Amino acid sequence: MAEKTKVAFLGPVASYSHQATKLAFPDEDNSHELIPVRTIREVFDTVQAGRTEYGVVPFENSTHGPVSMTLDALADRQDDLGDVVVCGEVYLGVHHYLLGKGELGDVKRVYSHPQAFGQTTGWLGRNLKGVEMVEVSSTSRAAEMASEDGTGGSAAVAGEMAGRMYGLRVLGERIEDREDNTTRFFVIKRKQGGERGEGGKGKNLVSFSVGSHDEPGALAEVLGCFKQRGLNLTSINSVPGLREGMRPFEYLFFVEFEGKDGEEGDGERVRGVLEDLKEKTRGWRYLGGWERARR
Ligand SMILES: O=C(O)C(=O)Cc1ccccc1
Repeated sequence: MAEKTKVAFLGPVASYSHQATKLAFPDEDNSHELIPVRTIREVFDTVQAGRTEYGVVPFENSTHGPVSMTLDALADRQDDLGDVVVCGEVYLGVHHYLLGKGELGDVKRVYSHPQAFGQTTGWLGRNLKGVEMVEVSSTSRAAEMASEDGTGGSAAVAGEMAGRMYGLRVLGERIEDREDNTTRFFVIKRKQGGERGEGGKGKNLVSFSVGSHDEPGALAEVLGCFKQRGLNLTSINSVPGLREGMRPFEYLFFVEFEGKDGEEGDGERVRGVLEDLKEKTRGWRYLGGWERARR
């Protein structure tokens, strides 16, 4: 039998990342092996080391915004993830549940991923005011921890699937702040060479830092290059740079933009803007190009 394609995701099984991974790698012919790891950083490390061909990580949520652990990994501050690029995206509608072993009134502690807490602030504020909220590595890990507490005092904010997997009762259903709550995940892989500067296949991601903080318009000038070349931006984020040579409060920027190779003039525009980045930034990196997915 042919070797299976391995894909790492934030586990344990039944996390939202697991669901997104199954969407991105549907297993009709049993050709994928999905491998749970403990943290988002570990998904990146696993792909960089070549232990799996692909990884799936949450990037941004429609209610709570960017996923900081993913941006931290993409910032690659220790320069040890230089071969990882984004090669795909997948959207997942996310409905949260409060899951436990006892009754709602028994809950003294709630476990979840910080993103899930951020997407359920309304319901938690109304129903569990003053209760301790404990951040853990994933929602499925939260469900597992709630299931391990024999007293019934622990609950988790997680998906329905995690509740079934760990034998928990539903104490609150569809508790997300917004019904249209959606997370966009990135598929990552090891770069094969050639991606850099070749332009993307629909969307592209770059990171860069700008020079002086004392000159007005350093960032505006870089963003202006995308505008001048008619390239639409689809996301913009920033994190403290903390890279070699960067001072406190100097930021690393992430810009995602549309541009598709092969289409009339587009590949050239993408290549052109990467040339602009070379010239106008203090440092930059091409973090991948991929086919856009529909929401
Ligand atoms: O913890 C999980 O299940 C994840 O995959 C991260 C996450 C958390 C909340 C919404 C979407 C993804």
